[in-house]
Amino acid sequence: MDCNRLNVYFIMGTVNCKKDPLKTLEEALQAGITCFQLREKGEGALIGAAYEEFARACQKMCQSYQVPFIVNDDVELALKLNADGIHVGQEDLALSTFREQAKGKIVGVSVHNSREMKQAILNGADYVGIGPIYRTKSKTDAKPPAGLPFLSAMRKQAGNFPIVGIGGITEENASAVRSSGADGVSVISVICHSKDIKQTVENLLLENIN
Ligand SMILES: Nc1nc(C(F)(F)F)ncc1COP(=O)(O)OP(=O)(O)O
Ligand SMILES: [Mg+2]
Repeated sequence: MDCNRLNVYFIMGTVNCKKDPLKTLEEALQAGITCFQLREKGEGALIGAAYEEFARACQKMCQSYQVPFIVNDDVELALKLNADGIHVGQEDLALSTFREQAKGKIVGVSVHNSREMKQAILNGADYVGIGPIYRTKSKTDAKPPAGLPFLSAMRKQAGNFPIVGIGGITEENASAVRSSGADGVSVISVICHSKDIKQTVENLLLENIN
């Protein structure tokens, strides 16, 4: 996977948005997010036909901006929609169980220590999500913040394997996450709650990537 794709990796579900989620996604795509993950979970999340319809609408929008459409957790839906990728955590379906069916798709894995990262790479992950770097409000069952030194240590072990930082990342701390070894930053609230999504994404983007 081209690690530049991880530059600004927007993650969103309907429960994260104050305004119309599709309008939020459109504005984020227009502003230049480089990857999108549909993470529809939590109190009030869409289910069934409404969930699939929303997922298809997000996928269509990403396609029109040539931005990868990644589905969180739901391998079955990702395969059904022929999504560009799937993201799984340690409690989700193990990558080894679906890597065959997901040939050609981007697969990301959340990791919290070097053993998990090693295993993800061995299992054929295309990138790993490392965090939460800072305290996050977007994930009720998040682990305690791991911090930048942890991220740097994981970068040392990973060589140039694609790594995206996640958890409490804002316009203010994004560059510190990058300089600690992340190829990109993954965000939810900073975009979902932004009054000026265009400006927010621009502030997050690492410009002049080769
Ligand atoms: N969804 C995620 N996306 C990333 C990404 F790398 F894409 F930034 N990293 C980490 C997570 C967290 O994944 P997980 O631990 O399964 O929890 P949840 O399913 O609640 O998100
Ligand atoms: Mg998960």
